[in-house]
Amino acid sequence: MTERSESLAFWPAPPAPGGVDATVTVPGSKSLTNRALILASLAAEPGWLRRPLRSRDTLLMADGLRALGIGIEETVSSSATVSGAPGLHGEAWRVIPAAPAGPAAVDVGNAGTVMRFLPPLAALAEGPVTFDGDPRSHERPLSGLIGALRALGARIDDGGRGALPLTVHGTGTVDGGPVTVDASASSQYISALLLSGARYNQGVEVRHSGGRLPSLPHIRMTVDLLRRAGAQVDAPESGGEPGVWRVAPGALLGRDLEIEPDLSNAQPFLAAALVTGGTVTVPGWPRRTTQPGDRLREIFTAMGGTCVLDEHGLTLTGGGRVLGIDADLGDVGELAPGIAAVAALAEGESVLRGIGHLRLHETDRLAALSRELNALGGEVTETEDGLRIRPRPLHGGVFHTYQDHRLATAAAVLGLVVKDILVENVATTAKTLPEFPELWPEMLRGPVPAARPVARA
Ligand SMILES: O=C(O)C1=C[C@@H](OP(=O)(O)O)[C@@H](O)[C@H](O)C1
Ligand SMILES: C=C(OP(=O)(O)O)C(=O)O
Repeated sequence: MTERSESLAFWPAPPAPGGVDATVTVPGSKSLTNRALILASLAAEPGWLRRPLRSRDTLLMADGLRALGIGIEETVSSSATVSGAPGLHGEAWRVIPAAPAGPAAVDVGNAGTVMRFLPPLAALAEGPVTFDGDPRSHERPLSGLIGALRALGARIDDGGRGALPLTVHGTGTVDGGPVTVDASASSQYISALLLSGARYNQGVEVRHSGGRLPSLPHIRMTVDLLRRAGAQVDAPESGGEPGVWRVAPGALLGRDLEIEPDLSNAQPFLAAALVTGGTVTVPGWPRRTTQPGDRLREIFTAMGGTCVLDEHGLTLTGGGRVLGIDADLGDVGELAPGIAAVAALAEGESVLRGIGHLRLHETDRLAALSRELNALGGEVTETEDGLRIRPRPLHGGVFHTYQDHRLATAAAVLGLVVKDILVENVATTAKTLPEFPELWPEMLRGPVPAARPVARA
């Protein structure tokens, strides 16, 4: 866990007056936006991202790419273009690729996607590119990726740390070819190498060797977007060798991509329906998607909700009972903090497995969740690869968030039904959902009542 700061503001989590009844429009996916930005930057022609997520993680990615000379323009409509720093407005980003070039300095914040997806692209730049970020970024795993990039021909100076800060000394090209990496600490190593691999001289063949690979849907998302950009990719799920991914060398197409809503960020809103016995609809929920958040339909159904996916989007209705769950969340680790919050409010015990790698996320999520839930009267123990949660009557208090957006949203879910929860630093939700502190009370206000006809005299 990173240092707690008592000086950060405390947000009184609003209690639910009863079953929530709301439609919540969730902004675009972080994982899709940051992959689409990388692929569009490496393309042979300009491309568009429609409804991109604008949050700390994606603005850092856009700024990092701009520092390397890539054009990313904020558009207010498809005909009018506003250049310059992106704000939280506008409907699309137009990406104008350029040969990446240093010298440049990239701030990765605490974004796994930026600290892992950008160095392989920077290896294609001519000139040095330095990477640094929040103190926690120095602790997050990177050594496997650094080793793999070196094996593919990149020169990287990391001062022997195997972590940030580091400098990539690019020469304009990367040999590429076969490489073996232990990606059990983060699936993002594999995604990172594949995303830039088409532009390496020999393409790339990435072989995972090591413990269990987490977050497989995120690797499938990478493969899917690469194929949509015209890359030739062999992957285990399409008949390839298990644990091996190949991207052939070649040009990428500039695409016009509509970014799906972030289904993992939909989680707290759906959880609100579940724990209050209400109903929440998330419009635009895709029928088919590679996002891991789609697993919420199955997980929250097992925990007592009813899910309907139709032309209105995904509607979750709570049944008045919240059930414990025994689940392997290794594929969908980013959902675990929100599931833990619901599990703490359930009727029976839950065991969340396959998520040991969460110790290396924005904070040590297993330690943070058990510590904070226990401080409110819960009974949560860490297992080797997850959490065991025995629901107990919870009481109010401060929920520390350790600069982790998903801890803040998990605390807000608790606050719906546990009085007097104070969420430390709710602004940390800006990592992927800056609108959270406004969207949450808006959800609680429910549907806007239909205007009453004005009585005639
Ligand atoms: O590739 C991605 O977009 C992500 C992959 C996962 O990372 P890990 O495999 O490190 O868990 C996930 O937890 C993260 O939120 C986003
Ligand atoms: C683990 C997460 O993020 P990152 O992309 O920084 O790894 C997350 O969003 O839950």
